[in-house]
Amino acid sequence: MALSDDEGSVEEKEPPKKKIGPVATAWLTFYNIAMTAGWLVLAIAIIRFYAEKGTHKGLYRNIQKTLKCFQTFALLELVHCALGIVHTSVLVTGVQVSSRVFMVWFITSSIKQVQSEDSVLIFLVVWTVTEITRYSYYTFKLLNHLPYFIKWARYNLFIVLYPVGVVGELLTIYAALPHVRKSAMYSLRLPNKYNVSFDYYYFLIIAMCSYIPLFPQLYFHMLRQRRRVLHGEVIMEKDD
Ligand SMILES: CCCCCCCCCCCCC/C=C/C(=O)SCCNC(=O)CCNC(=O)[C@H](O)C(C)(C)COP(=O)(O)OP(=O)(O)OC[C@H]1O[C@@H](n2cnc3c(N)ncnc32)[C@H](O)[C@@H]1OP(=O)(O)O
Repeated sequence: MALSDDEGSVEEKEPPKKKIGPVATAWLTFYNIAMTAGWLVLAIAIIRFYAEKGTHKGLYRNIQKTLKCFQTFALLELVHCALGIVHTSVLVTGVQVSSRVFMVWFITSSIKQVQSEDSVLIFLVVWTVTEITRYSYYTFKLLNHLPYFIKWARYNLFIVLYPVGVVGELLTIYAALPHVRKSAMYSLRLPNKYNVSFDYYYFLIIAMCSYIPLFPQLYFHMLRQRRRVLHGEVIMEKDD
């Protein structure tokens, strides 16, 4: 499966972008400020927990309400793309956001035995750094006061953080597998009145395998955005 913005031919002139109205700008500014604040609250909670307890065991339980809240709100980004108030692909955003929401609700919050894994700490820290940078970038850009170091961080940190985050996520799903198999959670076995069977264990294996084709596309998308924003290359991308 190829995510559809994946064209990447370099042209001389960027086509003019549709300007968004004042209501959309006000909403996006509010949204990005709220999301920056939410992820900052998470960062502070992680640092405080670690400073007080000296371990990450119990951290997830402590922060999960805030994490669920702000990561779930990110589904609004799909609405933003669909309405055309942000110039980005619904498909690329959809894969990114839904995989995160899935990690939070259907893996880490559902399977308590994995919550103390080191891999959970890895993706939590990586997501937090990424999102503080990303939402503050959008906020300052909308306010027309974008400090260069935030722009630099937005389009450089992902080079390392994206693969590290993915490793954290994959290790967490892997650690969840034996618990899912044992409990048969979210699975539907035959016979049942719907005559349908679903095995969450195999679903998770397929989800892990789907990172192989999907992640490189997200990563190369970000590398193209980096070339466009930091080096001024104009990259024509096919619309969804
Ligand atoms: C259902 C089960 C599924 C399971 C299986 C799934 C498999 C999935 C495989 C992949 C898994 C990925 C997992 C993710 C892990 C991590 O996140 S690890 C942590 C590191 N992560 C990152 O660094 C994330 C990088 N990715 C992103 O930033 C985005 O998610 C993105 C969608 C890829 C970004 O793309 P895009 O929005 O196109 O780039 P930008 O350059 O930021 O923005 C483009 C233009 O749009 C404007 N814009 C976007 N959002 C906003 C906003 N909220 N407010 C205002 N404006 C916005 C932005 O300013 C740009 O505008 P222009 O420059 O004017 O074009």
